[in-house]
Amino acid sequence: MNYDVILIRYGELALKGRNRDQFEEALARSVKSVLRSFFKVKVRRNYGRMYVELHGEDAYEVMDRLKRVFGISSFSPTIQVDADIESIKERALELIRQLDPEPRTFRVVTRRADKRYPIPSMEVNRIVGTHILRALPKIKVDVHEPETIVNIEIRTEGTYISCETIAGPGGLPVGVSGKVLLLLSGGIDSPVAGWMMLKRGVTLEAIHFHSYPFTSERALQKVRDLAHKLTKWGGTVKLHVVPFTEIQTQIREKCPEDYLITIMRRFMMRVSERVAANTGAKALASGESLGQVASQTLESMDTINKVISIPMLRPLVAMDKIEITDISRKIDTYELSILPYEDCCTVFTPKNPVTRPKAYLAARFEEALDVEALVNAAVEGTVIEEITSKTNEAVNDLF
Ligand SMILES: Nc1ncnc2c1ncn2[C@@H]1O[C@H](COP(=O)(O)OP(=O)(O)OP(=O)(O)O)[C@@H](O)[C@H]1O
Repeated sequence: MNYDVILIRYGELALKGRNRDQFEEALARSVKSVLRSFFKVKVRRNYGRMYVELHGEDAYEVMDRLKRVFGISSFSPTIQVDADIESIKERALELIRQLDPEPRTFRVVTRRADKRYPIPSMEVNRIVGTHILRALPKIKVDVHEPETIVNIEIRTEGTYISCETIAGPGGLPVGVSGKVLLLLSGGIDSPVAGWMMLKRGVTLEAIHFHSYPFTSERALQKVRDLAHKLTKWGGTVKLHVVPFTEIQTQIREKCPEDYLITIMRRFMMRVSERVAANTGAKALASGESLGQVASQTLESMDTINKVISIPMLRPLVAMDKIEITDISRKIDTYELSILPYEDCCTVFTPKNPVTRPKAYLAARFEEALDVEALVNAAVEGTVIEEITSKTNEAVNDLF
């Protein structure tokens, strides 16, 4: 079938006024961005609908990309037809005929946004329905749970017919919720946390603490590759790479072993808060979930958080490893995450890390360090890399 347009629905009904404008603009930006390698397509907005005019581009390739645009609730490959009832009838039949597998039941739903159209919606339903029933002897009408709905939209700008509705990823368009700085390690969890934040409409930047030569260039490349996976859902991701060796070395030399992880994390927070302020991020996000490892108890989170005032979002906090792994497979980060390269945490594992670290003790141990100078040096040495999506690479059909 040669489709003419992809009709995009985003129905967040609660959106009104300025919010709605912002939502639509951000959505249009995301749609244009994922489709930028399709030179012929045009994106058009009209009263709560968005259309991608295909002008000969392949509908299925375009739809594959749309599956990654947050804010889209569903979309339909659609044909544009002449508004007269004869052509509506014929083209609707043609469309339902080519569905594979052949539907056993259907119903016609007409929306007549153009009230000047002479035939009422119910009448259009009846005429088209009868035509399909006559032409396809095995099909039946089911108004409650049809296998296929033939959608006919009669609008001033054109008449559209579609038979398939494909679910989009939902969520909010990237960019409507402000900016968040994600602490991105090479593990399974933090890329999933980043994806969940993107789904809530944030613009994502990432920060990674790199301890060269304790951690290798390959470990850093893995983090870049993970950030790159996220760009498929969120456009460009800026990656802030923080030199962390000096901080780790000093902590190891001057602080008690059971508090190494706690103090290291407090430094990550301090540096992240400063980088967030520089880059305009209103919150940090991490891949922590409650009770997974020693550093992820409530007491530990509290002691770590005490050194910052910026909110720390933990989208995975109530999820278990199976749920998290499941998402990481779907978003295609799992295989990368399990590559066995060392992370700054893995080269820094004390035998008995404290599970319920006390903030006052951590603060006392840190007196042995020049915290301010170490943080300043790390922030100043931070290198920003722009990770952008490559437009022509194939995307898997993940959902
Ligand atoms: N080197 C790092 N750079 C940036 N963020 C980090 C780094 N190491 C840890 N983090 C952040 O701290 C969180 C908790 O780290 P921990 O090592 O306990 O990870 P985890 O539960 O294995 O998570 P992940 O799978 O994301 O590594 C991570 O999810 C990540 O957000």
